[in-house]
Amino acid sequence: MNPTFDFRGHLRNVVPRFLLMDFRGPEWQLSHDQVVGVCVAGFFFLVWFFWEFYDDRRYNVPKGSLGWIPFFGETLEFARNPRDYTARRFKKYGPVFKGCFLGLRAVVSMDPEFSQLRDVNGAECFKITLPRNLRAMIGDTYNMSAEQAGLQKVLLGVMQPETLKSQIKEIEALILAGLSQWEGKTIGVWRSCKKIVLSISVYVNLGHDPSEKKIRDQISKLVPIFNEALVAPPLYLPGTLYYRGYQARLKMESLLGQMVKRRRQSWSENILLTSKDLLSALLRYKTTEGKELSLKQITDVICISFLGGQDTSTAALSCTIKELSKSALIRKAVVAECDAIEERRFASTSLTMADTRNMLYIKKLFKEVLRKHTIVPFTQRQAKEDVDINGSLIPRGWYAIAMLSSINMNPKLWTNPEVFNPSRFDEPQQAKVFAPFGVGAHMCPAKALAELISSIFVYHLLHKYEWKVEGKLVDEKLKTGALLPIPVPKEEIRLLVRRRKMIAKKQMTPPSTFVPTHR
Ligand code: HEM
Repeated sequence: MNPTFDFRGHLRNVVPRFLLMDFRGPEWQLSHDQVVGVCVAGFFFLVWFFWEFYDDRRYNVPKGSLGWIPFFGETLEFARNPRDYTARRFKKYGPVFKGCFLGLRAVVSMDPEFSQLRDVNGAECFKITLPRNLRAMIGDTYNMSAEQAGLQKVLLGVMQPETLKSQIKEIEALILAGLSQWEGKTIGVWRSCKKIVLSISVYVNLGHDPSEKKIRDQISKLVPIFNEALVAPPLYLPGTLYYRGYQARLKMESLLGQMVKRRRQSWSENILLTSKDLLSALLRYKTTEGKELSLKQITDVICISFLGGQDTSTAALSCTIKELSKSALIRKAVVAECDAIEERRFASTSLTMADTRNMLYIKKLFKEVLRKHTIVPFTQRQAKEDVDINGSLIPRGWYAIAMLSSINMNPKLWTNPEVFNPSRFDEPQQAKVFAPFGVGAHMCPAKALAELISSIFVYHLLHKYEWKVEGKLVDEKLKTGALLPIPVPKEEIRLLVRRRKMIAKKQMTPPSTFVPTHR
């Protein structure tokens, strides 16, 4: 090779022309030595790449396959149907195995103990890694910052049963208002449930001060646009879903800015201190350095709350309606419980927390929906260092994926897992086996709220209304987002809803154990 060859100068010349696809001129013609040099460098690069990519051979990681195609690995097979994928791998390798998805190497587990140990004992060795496009949308205040634990306490405080006690009346009113829109009409289940869930999320996050109604209405319109963008390809070009979502986030920030200013200027200290909504709680929050949160940080947390609560709760309600539509026996048991509670309440005032505590069968129904449909099918964490979980090594940088959907359908843990049977929850479940809201540091802060929404919704739907399914009861597909995939019906399930003809009220208690037969 010519020792005086100016390699940098050559690059400066050829790179811009390469980008313009201009391959004319003698500089593109490589000498024999140069061709050999490029081939040798390419060979060493490939050896290094495969060595790095398949470096698990150097460690004692669980058995499995990273796929033959570097980067893609087993992505297609996993994305097509995560449950089938894990079932096949389970047969071959057991409950813990390795895989590779879009270049991310992971240890996948269907063992309930694994996810418990990962999130409880090893929590500080793992982090939640969000893709860059998602971080641009929801920011990194919640998941990335040192404030995560403090902010999670704020969310927990807003959504804990004690706080919800004083909000149950409004939550019930919002559900009743939503359901009254269904009366005498054919409705699309997903869309109609989503409206109800959105109204409750807006109330829980932003409160119900009448003077802020206009701003809240504007934010309500932006939330669905923002949420859709989170599952869209990250193309920041005018007209794309991602672009519209990002613009919605910016508008939301400016509207929240108006609310923050109003509250700080015109709300008395007492109102700000006693308000139960998330925005007020964030305004009261002091960071570890004793500072107030900035508007961007407040928007980040409100956005993550909207994101966490929308599709999850909608999917739970939609799957509940589907299961109730399938089984007359389960419907009858729920109606019996509603009628019995209603009789005791004399249908006078709003529901109380004590009333919801008596909704024992409805609670089991909710749990069974969360088991059979696993609203959040899997959760991921990235190892900050080499971590050993029960003898399975997760090397630094690898992901640990807990397949909640496979745990929930494991015949060794559940009798007849394919059968929808709320009475299986007559016996208390071990938290280790059944954890639909996760465990440990990143457990869902809205468990109590999600349960409350479901209980009140099912109670009023079955006590006041009857319905007929128009068309088919379609199955769900996973709406894969950048964060959590959610089961969404393949097409809208349509219901014709009418007021229930009040039959003579009978004191009936639901049967304690039965295996329903589907109609
Ligand atoms: C049926 C309804 C719901 C289910 C099944 C559910 C499930 C979950 C699960 C499994 C996680 C943990 C994810 C992980 O470990 O990576 C989670 C996290 C979260 N959920 Fe929920 N959720 C529901 C409703 C809600 C609602 C209504 C809200 C808010 C209003 C909410 C807000 C959040 C937030 C903010 C997180 C992140 C917690 C953290 O990373 O510290 N969820 N949820």
